Amino acid sequence: MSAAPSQVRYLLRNVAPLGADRVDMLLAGGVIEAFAPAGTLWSDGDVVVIEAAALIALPGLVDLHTHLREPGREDAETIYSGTRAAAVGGFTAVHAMANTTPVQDTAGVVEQVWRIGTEAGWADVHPVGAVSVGLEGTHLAELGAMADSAAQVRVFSDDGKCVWDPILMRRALEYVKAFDGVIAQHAQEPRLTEGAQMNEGVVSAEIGLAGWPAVAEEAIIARDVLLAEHVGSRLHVCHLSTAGSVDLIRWAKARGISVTAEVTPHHLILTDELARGYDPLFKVNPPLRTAADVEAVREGLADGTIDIVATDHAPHTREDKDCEWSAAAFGMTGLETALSVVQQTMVDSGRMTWADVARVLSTAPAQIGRITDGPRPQGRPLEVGEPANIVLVDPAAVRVVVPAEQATASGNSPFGGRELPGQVVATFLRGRATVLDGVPVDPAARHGDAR
Ligand SMILES: NC(=O)N[C@@H](CC(=O)O)C(=O)O
Ligand SMILES: [Zn+2]
Ligand SMILES: [Zn+2]
Repeated sequence: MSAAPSQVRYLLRNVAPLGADRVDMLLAGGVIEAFAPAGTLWSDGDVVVIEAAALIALPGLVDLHTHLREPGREDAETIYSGTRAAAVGGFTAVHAMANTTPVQDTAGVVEQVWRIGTEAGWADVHPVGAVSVGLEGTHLAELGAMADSAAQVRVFSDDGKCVWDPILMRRALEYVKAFDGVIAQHAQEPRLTEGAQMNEGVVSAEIGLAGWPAVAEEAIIARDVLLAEHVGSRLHVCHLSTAGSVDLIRWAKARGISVTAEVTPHHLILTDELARGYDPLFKVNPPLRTAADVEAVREGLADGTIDIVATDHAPHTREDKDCEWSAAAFGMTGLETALSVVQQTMVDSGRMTWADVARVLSTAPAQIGRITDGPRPQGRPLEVGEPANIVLVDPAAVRVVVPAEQATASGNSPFGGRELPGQVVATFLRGRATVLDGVPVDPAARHGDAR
């Protein structure tokens, strides 16, 4: 990496860290340089002052589950466009899923993704390594080489596919213990979901689409928490979506099993009723479930059973989405709406505080990905001397989502036309603004005044 360019300094005046008491905060030299009671820090001329009396400061958000599509599907998203969308959503780090072409199953491919992400400069990119060669579920990929590579991979997943073979899953769990890695499982029993198009239930029966039973997710989670207990290793459950899955995680944690779980923003707010219009924007894996499941995942997130919110940002081209339901790809975008959905479902409803939001969208995902220490720490507390990875949110703002105006290269947001609360006003990556006044700031313009 090149030497740090001389950076603009920012004075955030009257800002509320984690929604608590207001302070003045000075960002300089890539870190939080000073913290003082509101109204006591004054600019000395060469500081950009941000009047933040209406804003909340959170640690830069960390996504444990992003699909950036590069290499291979740059027509849907690139590392550049995907991380720009991340910055707009308030993220300063993303974990890039392994289901690219070629698959991220070697040190060479993960290093390439890591390097392109670093050069793009919008957010730290931490490649996820594949568990199996080619995501084929038969041979273990070179996990150790990916861990030892420049990308220092700690999260491994065949996401998009389930690591179904219990022997392979066991070996993977055993292998990653050596470097404190974690296996992130896409829990989907393949035989129980053959040809499945949506959640199995009343709606699937009424509209005649093949259903996907909750037990297909729960059976794998049950097996894997027991395997994790047996092996004494870390398991992470991707995009948990059913009430039964929440119960299983609650049980496993009470038993002392080292398991963490994520829920996506869309599973916190959308239900399978949306499939009635046969609009493939609502086709996703795992499928949107029932209102009772939505209530259960909200409760699980509020009580800490579910550790984090992860976007599962899954961009797809128009050709792959603008077709008949059964032919369409699974997946929806999410980086630019995640924080708003969490605000609406969890904060505005009184179930969580902004400090809780910082935990589920920054601190905890950074801890699971083991990126709180090392060369580019993330998910750190907002304290003097810590890296200035910060997002400023205006919680009183209301916006209508317009997919065509988003920073992602794909238009498959399920929230188009919907009004959502909250707006990311600014994002700082180690003291450099990647978003200002809600607008992305091209990192290529980093020398001199970014505006
Ligand atoms: N979530 C999805 O519906 N799709 C993801 C794969 C995945 O997360 O399982 C994708 O890569 O498109
Ligand atoms: Zn998945
Ligand atoms: Zn995914």
